[in-house]
Amino acid sequence: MSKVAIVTGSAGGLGKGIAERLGKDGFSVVLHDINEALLNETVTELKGKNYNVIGVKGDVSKRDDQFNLVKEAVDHFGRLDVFVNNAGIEAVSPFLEITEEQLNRLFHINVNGVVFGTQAAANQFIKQAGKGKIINACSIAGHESYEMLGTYSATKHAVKSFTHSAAKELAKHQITVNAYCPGIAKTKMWDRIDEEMVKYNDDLKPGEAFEKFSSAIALKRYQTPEDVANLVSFLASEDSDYITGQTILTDGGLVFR
Ligand SMILES: NC(=O)c1ccc[n+]([C@@H]2O[C@H](COP(=O)([O-])OP(=O)(O)OC[C@H]3O[C@@H](n4cnc5c(N)ncnc54)[C@H](O)[C@@H]3O)[C@@H](O)[C@H]2O)c1
Ligand SMILES: CC(=O)[C@H](C)O
Repeated sequence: MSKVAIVTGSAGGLGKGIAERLGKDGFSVVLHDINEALLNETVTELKGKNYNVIGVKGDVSKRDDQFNLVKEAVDHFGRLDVFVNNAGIEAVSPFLEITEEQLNRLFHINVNGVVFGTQAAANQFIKQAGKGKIINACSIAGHESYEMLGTYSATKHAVKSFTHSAAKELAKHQITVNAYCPGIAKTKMWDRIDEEMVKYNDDLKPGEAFEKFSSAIALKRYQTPEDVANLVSFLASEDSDYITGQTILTDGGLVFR
């Protein structure tokens, strides 16, 4: 029986790249997203490449949706081995303009989502007599706090903290909890960040915020979903069995820790 992985927010962007890579690694993969139309498209595309995948629609910020996601995975594939808490959203604004709505929205999805996903996956791993891997989307913004990305950076620092505490508590069940921390990847998320940054700075033209951030990368190229998936593939494999509670940077040399 092949191993089973869930990847949240995998209809597009980094999640889609991770789902495809885990499919290539031999996992049966449950794709999950709030965007049902895009999710169906991606599931059809990956099935067309002969990967063993299904799609489940849901919202990571809703605890019931996360438990339902794990149930659907187990009903369909019989077990669960890896849960990737990938879904996340961004917000761009000066610190003095951060609103209650922005704080609630970002924390609900980026932080509550990771907590609920971890709880749902860990409960299933424990039912299966332990062992399992939880892999969270952190960011360079979980190591540095960026101007205009204050709320987003705070949520990623919280992801780092929950990665540490969950790793400590779940180790007794042989469950590992780690996080990948990407740098600057050209997904829809960065298209939106770039667009918003232009609105707040008359000197910036479209594309320039992305270029400005990318120009500081030591390896001199922006990140692809495949770069991120390489790390997640390792964290999902037995080669990472002795690693837990780590938030690992994959950023081409941008933040040095
Ligand atoms: N793109 C980057 O440069 C970058 C850098 C560091 C970290 N990250 C992190 O990587 C993850 C993926 O980022 P991305 O660039 O692929 O983003 P993206 O916006 O391109 O894709 C995110 C996916 O998540 C889905 N999603 C959003 N809210 C959801 C919800 N409530 N429930 C379920 N699905 C939901 C979206 O529909 C979308 O398909 C995020 O957690 C992000 O913070 C991205
Ligand atoms: C979007 C993200 O996490 C970094 C700032 O690129």
